[in-house]
Amino acid sequence: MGSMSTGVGAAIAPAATAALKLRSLAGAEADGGDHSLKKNLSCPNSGNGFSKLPSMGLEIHSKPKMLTGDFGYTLEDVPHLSDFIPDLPTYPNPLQDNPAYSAVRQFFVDYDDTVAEKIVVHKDAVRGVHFRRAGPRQRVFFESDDVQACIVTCGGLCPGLNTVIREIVCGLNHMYGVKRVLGIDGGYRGFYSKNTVSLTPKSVNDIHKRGGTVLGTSRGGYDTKKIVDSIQDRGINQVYIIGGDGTQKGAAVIFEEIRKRGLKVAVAGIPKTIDNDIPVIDKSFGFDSAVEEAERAITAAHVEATSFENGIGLVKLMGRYSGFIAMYATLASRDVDCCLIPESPFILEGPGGLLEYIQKRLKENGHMVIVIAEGAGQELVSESLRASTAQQDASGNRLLQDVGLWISQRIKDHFSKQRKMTINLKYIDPTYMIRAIPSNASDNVYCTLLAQSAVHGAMAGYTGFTVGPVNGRHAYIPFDRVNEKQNKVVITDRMWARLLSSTNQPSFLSSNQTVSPHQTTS
Ligand SMILES: Nc1ncnc2c1ncn2[C@@H]1O[C@H](COP(=O)(O)OP(=O)(O)OP(=O)(O)O)[C@@H](O)[C@H]1O
Ligand SMILES: O=P(O)(O)OC[C@H]1O[C@](O)(CO)[C@@H](O)[C@@H]1O
Ligand SMILES: [Mg+2]
Repeated sequence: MGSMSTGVGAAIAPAATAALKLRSLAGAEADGGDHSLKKNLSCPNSGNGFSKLPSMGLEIHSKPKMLTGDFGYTLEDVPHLSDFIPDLPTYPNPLQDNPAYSAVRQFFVDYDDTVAEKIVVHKDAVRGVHFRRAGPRQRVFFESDDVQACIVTCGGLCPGLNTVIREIVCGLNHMYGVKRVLGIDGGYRGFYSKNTVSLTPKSVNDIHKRGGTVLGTSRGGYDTKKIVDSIQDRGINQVYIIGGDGTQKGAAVIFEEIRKRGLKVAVAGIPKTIDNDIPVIDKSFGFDSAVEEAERAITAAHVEATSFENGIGLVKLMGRYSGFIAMYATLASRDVDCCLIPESPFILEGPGGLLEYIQKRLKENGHMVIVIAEGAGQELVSESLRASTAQQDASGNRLLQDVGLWISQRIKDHFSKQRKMTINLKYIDPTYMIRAIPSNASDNVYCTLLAQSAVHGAMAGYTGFTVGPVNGRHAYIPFDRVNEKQNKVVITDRMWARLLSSTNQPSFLSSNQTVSPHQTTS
């Protein structure tokens, strides 16, 4: 296809190309480009990226694949099938003959293209961490007819799950001519306890208009051996795993087991969570849709609160460990007087406490709207109810106390005891409504890009990666990086300051509580 660029390095300036030519461990020829090792790059963990116990010749858990370059450049690369399977054949990418893409000038991603983790940098700063850019490669590691893909959805629901499923099926079929895609029924446990379902562009055609996941989902039931046995027995060679932080941890273990068995199976993770608690990526799919729905609940709370004397509208939103939904819905609405999230401790009683603030606000305004994330104030509830904090769901996530009901009661008790002010409190708990809806327009587009990036990565032989946008550009991120911590609202960040200035709520931090001064700003 004449209009498609085939030259390696065509997208970047020659000087930069010279400095950045990388040879990825054993996977150097992954896209058929010119991958000569330049002396200004070094691979701290040389070899194939996996460490060996020298005396026994045993392999242990694979090390991160790091490459370093000039001026403090680091590439945190993702594994490639050729890292542990020698002499894999490659094939021309079928997209080069696809009329839909023929007009794109630089369609194939240059082997050396990487995405910077930080884009706001001081002029003297080192170049920092980069991830491999997502997208189609010139050469692929699977022949279309040989691909047997599968898709699984795990964890809680999230708007957009069906769109991702649809776009993986259609992406594989329309872009790469892959006809065999299996749906795994009901999450990880479905690999070994249920029949699979065949997915075709026709069978998934309309599913993006529905909430939920057509494949079903579950918590718990994770069994590495049984899952990988099932992958092997069914002849599956591309596994697309859609799920949140727990799911991505499970995906990393599946990848390790597959690598250990030396199977030619690409494992691609697509991060899903309305809580937005997955690090590195800009935002998780479905988050915008969930925030939009949450805002509707806040509007209802505001209408109720303003219609009664001393009306209080209280809305509880999802957010187990991270308060992003509560923060963004509050910022979007502008009707909220107080937003409480897990990251920002608060006190109820006494000077500087929530009850004092409510009283002040009602005196000033005659009404008030409070948004509380489900994970906020959990210590207060457990202490007051003397309830155990040890209960867990099937996946090992902590089961929360109902802070919304608890705080409603505490507010009512306070004002009835005080007898100075009669309040009208309306409690709205939209819980599952914000995640059971279909995705909105922008999430639909986002889901399409995620699905296509995952497909391009797997076809190109990359494995053990999560896909996602980093500063707006889609990248392949090693599982370790998304699994090492949870994304949280940084209360020393500008976004939280914006929220405080919109609600006018106190910080609720007593003078002896401090917050870490360092943090990124947004
Ligand atoms: N550390 C882990 N190792 C292997 N598997 C895990 C791990 N944590 C969770 N899983 C499995 O991943 C699946 C989903 O996990 P979980 O229920 O925590 O949801 P999630 O993916 O975090 O999504 P969300 O929290 O957004 O609903 C479950 O089947 C669970 O057993
Ligand atoms: O009731 P379930 O399905 O376990 O899910 C509840 C949890 O799932 C999430 O929606 C994350 O997917 C959290 O916000 C919430 O705490
Ligand atoms: Mg989770």
